[in-house]
Amino acid sequence: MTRVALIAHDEKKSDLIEFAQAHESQLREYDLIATGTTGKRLMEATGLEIERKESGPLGGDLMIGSEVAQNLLDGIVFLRDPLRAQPHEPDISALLRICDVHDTALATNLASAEFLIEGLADR
Ligand SMILES: O=C(CO)COP(=O)(O)O
Repeated sequence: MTRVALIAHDEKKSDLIEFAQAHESQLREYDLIATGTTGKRLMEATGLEIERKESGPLGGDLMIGSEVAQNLLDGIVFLRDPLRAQPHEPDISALLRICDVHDTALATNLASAEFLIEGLADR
């Protein structure tokens, strides 16, 4: 089963919700995980079932990074806020790094997220 992680910083959560709504029928076919608040907001706004990890600042990025390290994930959409510093920047960097280590598909903006979701559909 295709397994996908969805994450967004606060300023980007509405973008991710719109993205998930636009691709809801495709995403419904996948195992979905998310950081805590992102997962809560997505489930409120869509009919998707999502396994919620901790909130990002409390270790959620690291929990998702752990799945990447175990090669459990097929793709990650992580809409970061490029204009604000985050208190858990080291955790965010660790997640991005481990995606590169394991060659896991990672989209950090909407344009690349569209490619990622198309790519998953074609598999
Ligand atoms: O901070 C985050 C990713 O770095 C996201 O965490 P939340 O989904 O809990 O807001």
